[in-house]
Amino acid sequence: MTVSIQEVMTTSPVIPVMVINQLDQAVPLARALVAGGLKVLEITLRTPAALEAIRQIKAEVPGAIVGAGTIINLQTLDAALEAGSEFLVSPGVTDSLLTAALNSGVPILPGVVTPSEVMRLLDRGVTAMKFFPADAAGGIPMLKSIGGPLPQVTFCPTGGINPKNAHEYLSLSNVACVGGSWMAPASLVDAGDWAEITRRAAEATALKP
Ligand SMILES: O=C(O)C(=O)C[C@H](O)[C@H](O)COP(=O)(O)O
Repeated sequence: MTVSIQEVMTTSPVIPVMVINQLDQAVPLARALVAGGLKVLEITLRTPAALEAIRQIKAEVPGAIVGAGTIINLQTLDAALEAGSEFLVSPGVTDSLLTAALNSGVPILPGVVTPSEVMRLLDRGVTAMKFFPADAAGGIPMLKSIGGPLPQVTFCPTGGINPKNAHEYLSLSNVACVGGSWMAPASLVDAGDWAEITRRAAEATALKP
């Protein structure tokens, strides 16, 4: 089943950004997040286990919509597609990456910060973007400012989002969802504290303004 970028951005208010250090943590972690209501899961391609984690979660966790993050070039794009990723997220964007991603038919949230980057993507027909690194790049005031001249763009701010500021980000008219790692930090994953991860996921699910 193919998902749309709208489904990726609106199924849950928060997209958990997952770093899988050990493959055997992938499925229990995904189950814990889905149990808390977070169905759209981004697995970052930062670790050797990431691609197999995507395959296993897709096969074993019903209800999960599994995407790949940290897509930085054609190699990572091809690997993510080969693993069956249902959506793609990139920290920034290059022409070759965007062309290949758009041709693949798998939805992508390309990363941007500045109005010029936003305008280049608009020229390619893209209106859904990741705003990264959100807090470091100007956060809420920056998103409000971009929304003035460029209100047709919908963002998923990621980077420095936490339970304290997530609600304010989500209340912006040009923000559909936020991304973040706070539901599944390495400390909880390594401790196998799935109950606490489910609790944090449920709290994140309830954030919708
Ligand atoms: O790996 C990628 O592709 C990224 O773009 C980085 C992640 O989105 C951020 O690392 C999440 O940020 P935190 O919630 O502050 O941990």
